[in-house]
Amino acid sequence: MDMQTSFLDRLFDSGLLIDTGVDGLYGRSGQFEDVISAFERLIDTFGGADGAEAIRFPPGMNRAFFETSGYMKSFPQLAGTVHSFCGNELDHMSLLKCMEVGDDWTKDQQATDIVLTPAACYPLYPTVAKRGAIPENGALYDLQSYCFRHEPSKDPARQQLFRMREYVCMGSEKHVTDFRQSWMDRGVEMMKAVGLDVTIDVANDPFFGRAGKMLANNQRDQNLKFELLIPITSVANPTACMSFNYHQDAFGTKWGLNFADGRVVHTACVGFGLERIALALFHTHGLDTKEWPESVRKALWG
Ligand SMILES: Nc1ncnc2c1ncn2[C@@H]1O[C@H](COP(=O)(O)OP(=O)(O)OP(=O)(O)O)[C@@H](O)[C@H]1O
Ligand SMILES: [Zn+2]
Repeated sequence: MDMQTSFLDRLFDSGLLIDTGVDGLYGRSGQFEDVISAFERLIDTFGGADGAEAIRFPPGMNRAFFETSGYMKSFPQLAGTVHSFCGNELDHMSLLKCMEVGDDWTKDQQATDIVLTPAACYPLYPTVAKRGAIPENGALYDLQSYCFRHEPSKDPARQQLFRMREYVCMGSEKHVTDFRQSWMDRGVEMMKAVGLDVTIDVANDPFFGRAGKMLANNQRDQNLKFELLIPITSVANPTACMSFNYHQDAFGTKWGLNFADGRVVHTACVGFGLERIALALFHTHGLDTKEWPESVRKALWG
């Protein structure tokens, strides 16, 4: 049995994660959720004084905005769309017949106006663009959402529905790159406070296909994405638990995010993978929070 499977089994056995029969789709126990809540409060203590505007979107977003985002160009393999039955009574009868005989009943489902959110910040850009100009001294947002990615796996750190806490910064190049650097420093400090071993490294997104390879190389060469890595299922291949992304003016241009005089804003976002951080804590300190080192418990629960 490989390392990933055995950690997942231990999580199931302890009840921290609850098997649903689908890889990457799990229930969470009260104890697991307590860790996520405590870690989010720790995030608040580090970021709270920055004056970010808190916004919570549900885990589905406007399909039109999703289309504009270009997600299907870069990550078609990860997207999840919401489809529904939109037929009449006759269609309903053939649907039930289809299910009864074990045929594919999903092929007549119609696309709705909703797509599952792939990253917490996706619904934000069109929302902010609609409000008008960005102030000269920038804008800062605090987001959290369940996100969907179609990447079924036995690795408990790679789920299909997981939560991302994000800060998103808009403003001048200097403003948003300073923001990103300050969160890289804070990320290291926070993880140290909860007894986790971290490294930071340059990274790239899993862009689809042969053309995607070029996008990935470009992202890497320009240092547009960094990740904070913590060993969960492997010491040799630690898991990305935070990411620090600088989009240059790409999102500003795409969404029409401008200063009052028309200059396009730059954007950056910092994401915490909340399940991965909880899993790193359980992996490092054991499956029972009562047994965790006193300093770690103090950092999380005071
Ligand atoms: N499938 C997943 N399950 C759990 N957490 C995830 C998953 N994908 C991403 N995350 C978390 O969300 C954060 C922000 O997402 P981001 O798009 O930067 O991830 P990513 O670079 O695609 O991750 P990976 O390279 O591991 O697939 C990641 O740093 C990670 O902590
Ligand atoms: Zn983001």
